[in-house]
Amino acid sequence: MIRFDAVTKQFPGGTVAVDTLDLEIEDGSFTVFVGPSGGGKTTAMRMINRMVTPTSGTVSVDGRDVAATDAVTLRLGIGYVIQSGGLLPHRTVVDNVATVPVLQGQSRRQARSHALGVLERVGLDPALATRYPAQLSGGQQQRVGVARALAADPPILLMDEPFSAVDPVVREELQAEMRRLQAELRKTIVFVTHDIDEAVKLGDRVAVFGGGGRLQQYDTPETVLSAPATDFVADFVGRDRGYRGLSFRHADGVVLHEIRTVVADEIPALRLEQGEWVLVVDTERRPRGWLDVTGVEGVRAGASVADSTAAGGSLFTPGADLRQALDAAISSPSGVGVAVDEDGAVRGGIRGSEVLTALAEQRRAEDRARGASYFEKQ
Ligand SMILES: Nc1ncnc2c1ncn2[C@@H]1O[C@H](COP(=O)(O)OP(=O)(O)OP(=O)(O)O)[C@@H](O)[C@H]1O
Repeated sequence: MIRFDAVTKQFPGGTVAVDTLDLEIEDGSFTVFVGPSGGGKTTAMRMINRMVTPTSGTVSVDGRDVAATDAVTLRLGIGYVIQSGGLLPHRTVVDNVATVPVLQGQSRRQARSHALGVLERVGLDPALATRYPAQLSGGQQQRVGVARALAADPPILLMDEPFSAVDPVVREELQAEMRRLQAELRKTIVFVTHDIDEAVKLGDRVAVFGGGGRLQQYDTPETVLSAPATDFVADFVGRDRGYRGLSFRHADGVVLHEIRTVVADEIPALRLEQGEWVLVVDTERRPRGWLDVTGVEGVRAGASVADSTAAGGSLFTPGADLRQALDAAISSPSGVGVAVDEDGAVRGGIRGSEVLTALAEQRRAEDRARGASYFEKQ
């Protein structure tokens, strides 16, 4: 366990970066420090590996005060990933990853062969191992940064805004990879970000830091979104928090309706009313786009199916949550969200209003459960 006991950090010059922080981070948890710039997240995190020493209070790892632990020994047990990847530019990818195991006494050969395994684990093609960091994309560099931090198999991983310099698509891939890795490795991860979306996506627990280095709330992502502890947190999680909160709700109660589908060959003979939509599917019933009366006329006049259909909205995949269900409905040109099975074939359609009904039912059930426990206490 990582523990902060009344930890304060005041920098020379007077800035209080962290103010009387009390926090317990469970082994194997994924904890995200989130908050606006200057809120003290990085300073708090760097006190775990002694890159910053507290002005007062104690930071301990597994019951041992880090101030009393040799800094080099401490850091060998704590992986550290930073925004730019922090790779050594004049070393190949594999040698970057092998750095710490070599420092720990492994032979170079042993460390390299182990490094290749770790690269694969973080989703990197081993063919990239002999390249230099500058020959990789930003996303690939970040994966190498993660591989390097994991190479010595440290129980703790600190990650300081590791994905903030890559584009949104790559960022989502890296986030998904991180979740997958964590499910496999169960490290104690402390992750700093200023992005609340990233925080609630990744964290088991979220610590929201406010101005002046004061911890505002430390809770599960669901609770931070549904019950912000302070006005500051409510403001920080923003106006979309209700929508984001839908991602923590299962979509079991959402009804699937039959959707009228056609294959390309059937289009010229279609008769549609104004405002009516049909879903074009391929021979395996995978959605290709929505078609209305204008699209049918287009096909009859010789336009391709691709040019005549409106791109479908986001798809609702098996096991997805209420946020995806609602997004599928509201991003669909027809207003009906498309649910698909594991193979991508159409299962049915989702109406936005019924997603809200499912939400209301879940809430009623929660209220009933709360009411019951309230009466039991009387
Ligand atoms: N070495 C330092 N010397 C003086 N002041 C510092 C130092 N490091 C950080 N600070 C100040 O401490 C405060 C907290 O900084 P910190 O980097 O921990 O915040 P943060 O929440 O991580 O923000 P960011 O996301 O911008 O890094 C800021 O006001 C910053 O200017």
